[in-house]
Amino acid sequence: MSESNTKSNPSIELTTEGHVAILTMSNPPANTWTKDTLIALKNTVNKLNKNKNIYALVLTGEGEKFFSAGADLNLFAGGDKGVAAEMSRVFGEAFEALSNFRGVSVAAINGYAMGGGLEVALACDIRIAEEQAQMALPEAKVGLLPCAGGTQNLAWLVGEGWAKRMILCGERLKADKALQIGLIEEVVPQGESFAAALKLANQVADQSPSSVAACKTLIQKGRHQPMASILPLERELFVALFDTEDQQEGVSAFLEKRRANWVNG
Ligand SMILES: C/C=C/C(=O)SCCNC(=O)CCNC(=O)[C@H](O)C(C)(C)COP(=O)(O)OP(=O)(O)OC[C@H]1O[C@@H](n2cnc3c(N)ncnc32)[C@H](O)[C@@H]1OP(=O)(O)O
Repeated sequence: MSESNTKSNPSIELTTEGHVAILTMSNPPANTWTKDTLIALKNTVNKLNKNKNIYALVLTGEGEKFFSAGADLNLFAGGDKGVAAEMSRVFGEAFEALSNFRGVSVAAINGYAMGGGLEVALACDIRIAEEQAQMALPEAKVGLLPCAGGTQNLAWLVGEGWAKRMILCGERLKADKALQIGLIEEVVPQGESFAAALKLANQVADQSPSSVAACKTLIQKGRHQPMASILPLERELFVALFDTEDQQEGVSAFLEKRRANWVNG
């Protein structure tokens, strides 16, 4: 059961279970993004990064129908460029904070994940979707474009061809197709994404948080830098782990045939 339950903002609920933080996008009816919810997400993730007891997070949507339908389109009805600039800035800051979360982030896609609602899942490390969930980046249908990392993250994950089908042709995918193309890593029955995501997030607690953070940095940097610059960094971070208590603890625990007690540092 939850160890704590604080509302960091009316639209992003934070609870914790052991070493896992649970973030619920809660903005009925479609869990859409507003400036306030995006700022709340950024602040919540930044706060979690400072909490040494948190190793993983699960992100899900309130209710049964929507993970998130993306930006609240009411905000763009006035054609205001200032609003567009402000929203793209807060989208970028929030999802960048999520990408840079020190631990492992798992999206439990419990329904529609559309536009910025799919982009937030793309900013997570792992995606688990329910069989009835549908995913799309339909921004072009409403005269917009995915400005929260979607054009890059989707193409990176599924390749340019499928990214173009989804973004340029507006193709909406069901969970089984999303699994087939590598957009998500697992499909589960309706109502089971949260439990599956929590189970995976709990597995992270068996891993050294210091190792996880270093490995995530390497994998993410590898997207943007040539292997020739990442391989020296891989060796550097391997050696740097020997400055952490977690390294000592991990090897000692193995040799002493006991469970490791990580300190996250
Ligand atoms: C950088 C980021 C940019 C963006 O994210 S742009 C936004 C991209 N997202 C979209 O374009 C998705 C828009 N929504 C839809 O296409 C549909 O929804 C669905 C296909 C996901 C589901 O359709 P159905 O089952 O018919 O539900 P419903 O009646 O459309 O939605 C329930 C209520 O939710 C509101 N709603 C849904 N999405 C949004 C949204 N993105 N912004 C504002 N409101 C939204 C609706 O209007 C409605 O409300 P009411 O019950 O009052 O009629």
